[in-house]
Amino acid sequence: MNDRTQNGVSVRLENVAFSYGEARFVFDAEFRAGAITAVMGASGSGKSTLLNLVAGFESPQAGRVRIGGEDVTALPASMRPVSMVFQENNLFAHLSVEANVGLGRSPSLRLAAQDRERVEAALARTGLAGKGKRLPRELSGGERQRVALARVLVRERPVLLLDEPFASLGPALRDDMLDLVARLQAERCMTVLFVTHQPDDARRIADHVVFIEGGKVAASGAAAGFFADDGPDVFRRYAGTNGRESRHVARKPT
Ligand SMILES: Nc1ncnc2c1ncn2[C@@H]1O[C@H](COP(=O)(O)OP(=O)(O)OP(=O)(O)O)[C@@H](O)[C@H]1O
Repeated sequence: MNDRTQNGVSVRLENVAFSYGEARFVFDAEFRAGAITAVMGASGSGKSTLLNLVAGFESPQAGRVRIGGEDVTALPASMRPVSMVFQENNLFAHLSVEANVGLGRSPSLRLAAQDRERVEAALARTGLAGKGKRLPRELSGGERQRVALARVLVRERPVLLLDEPFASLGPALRDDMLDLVARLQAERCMTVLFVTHQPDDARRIADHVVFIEGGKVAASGAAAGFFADDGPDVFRRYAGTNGRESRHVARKPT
């Protein structure tokens, strides 16, 4: 592990402008190095778009994306120091678990002995020891997301983007997975941007919260203050219209 990884790297969007037709976005935000930031906001507000701009799956029309101070705006996704896990379809259905993880070391799957050791270690670390020969369809939904996290580990990139990765899992399993993410993040000092609709998930693992509304950052701050009764109005309005789970959060002591 190099110094960069140990210290973490910041992620900065400097007046990043982008549009999908009528939907316009201007993001100006800094995500703390070596911390977990929950990215929250109503459906369609632009959370996935923000992650796609950091990952390099979309290119800004104006503004800069910096990772660890370095301008990565012109770098293709494959060159950015970033891994991403989506809600589903993270794995190749026809490849074994170990091959899916091995892709994180070598896209052509030409793996040296040391790479294979890293894959084995990552499978063990994510609770998948002994399951390397299986196909994704022979795993549970939670196990498939563990495979995606094992691949993140072998890639050894300092930034991890999580786009609602556990949204389709039940609450107990979701908590297990969140705790696993928190442990892996702490071990690697990764900078994590975590899109979630669940305030409880954000409270469980996030240090900071960035709230998106209408394609812009409408509020941001430390997680504890964010979910308190005197948190940002814009978040409280959102939470107030988002049902039981959010009201439950509002009642919790901070
Ligand atoms: N590939 C695309 N082409 C055209 N419009 C898009 C595309 N992707 C997203 N949009 C639009 O951009 C807006 C923001 O979408 P985005 O997926 O970033 O929102 P989100 O906050 O992640 O939503 P959700 O919580 O529902 O996942 C939406 O109006 C959406 O319809």
